[in-house]
Amino acid sequence: MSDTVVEIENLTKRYGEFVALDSLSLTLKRGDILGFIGPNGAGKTTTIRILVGLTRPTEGHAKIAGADCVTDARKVRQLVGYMPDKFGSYDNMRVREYLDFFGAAYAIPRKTRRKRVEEVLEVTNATWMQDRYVESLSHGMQQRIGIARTLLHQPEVLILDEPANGLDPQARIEMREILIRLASEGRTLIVTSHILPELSRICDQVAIVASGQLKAFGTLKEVTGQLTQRRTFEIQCLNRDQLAPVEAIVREQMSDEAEITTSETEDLVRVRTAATDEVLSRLLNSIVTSGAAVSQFREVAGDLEEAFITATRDTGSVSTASAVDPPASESATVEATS
Ligand SMILES: Nc1ncnc2c1ncn2[C@@H]1O[C@H](COP(=O)(O)OP(=O)(O)OP(=O)(O)O)[C@@H](O)[C@H]1O
Repeated sequence: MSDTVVEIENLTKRYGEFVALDSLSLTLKRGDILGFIGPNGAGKTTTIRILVGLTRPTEGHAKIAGADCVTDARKVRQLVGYMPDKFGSYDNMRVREYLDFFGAAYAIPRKTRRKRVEEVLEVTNATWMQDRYVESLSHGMQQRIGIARTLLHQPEVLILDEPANGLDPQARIEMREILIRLASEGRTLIVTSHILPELSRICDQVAIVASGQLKAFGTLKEVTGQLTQRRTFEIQCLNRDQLAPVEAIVREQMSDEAEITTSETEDLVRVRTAATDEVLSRLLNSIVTSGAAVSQFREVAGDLEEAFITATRDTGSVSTASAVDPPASESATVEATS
């Protein structure tokens, strides 16, 4: 059986003369978590609406587990669970009743529905909420019930619109754990978010869209590696007294292109630079031989925010990602627009 679960090929949507989606192509495998990002009006919702059978593409096609989103829309609805960014209003409904209601809408027989509701509550760590009224739940709790709802009919693909939006740090961690668990069980996830650092912690694939076009697609490492010419390093000092001497050495050794900032609250010096490993090795050596007490010299993982800014800068012009000149060996695609 093919490992490809989501297959999007030359997907195009025009509203009259306006092109909302322009030849978008990408594939996802079972268990992938795709971070689907783009500025407002980029075409994310349009893509999602096509995937869940709510909008017809003008050209191209999209398939979920081999089922065409237009000609096989009924099957696709069984294969996809979609959580929109708005929860809706469900007055006087307890969580259990709410899930039972949606289970019935998915034609899950009454006999199995109860067990299924228990299962989805368990997967989303929400069993304790089952007797609470939906509208009495906090936003974070409602988000979890929203995910539980999308899982009722055991879909292979989950599409989650801004699941971390408005969540406090603790709720975000829980949400992250739930999403990673769902993917590890073999579901494919498409997650939109404007909270890029959060997204970069869970997604293994990233697609950046702007003006209806796919600007970059690949693993997080590939996309950030291609779009960010500079890397970020942090020099962790043992205490605040070490900050000034370490910063002085960094300023002395690095060229003007380096962006150097000192964080007194974190006791670290941060350097954003395009310097080679040789230059960085010399810097590290200088810091150590100066006797400064540093505990770590570390590279910060791929910066999705910077990649996003680069990919969507001058949206619609040729200058975007083509200026980056991706290495031929990389499998990520970075597309220029004309
Ligand atoms: N029914 C429609 N008729 C005309 N234009 C539309 C229609 N639906 C969407 N559009 C346009 O298509 C473009 C893409 O919209 P879409 O909603 O897909 O963007 P998005 O990436 O989801 O944005 P956001 O992050 O703001 O939700 C926008 O310019 C939007 O105005």
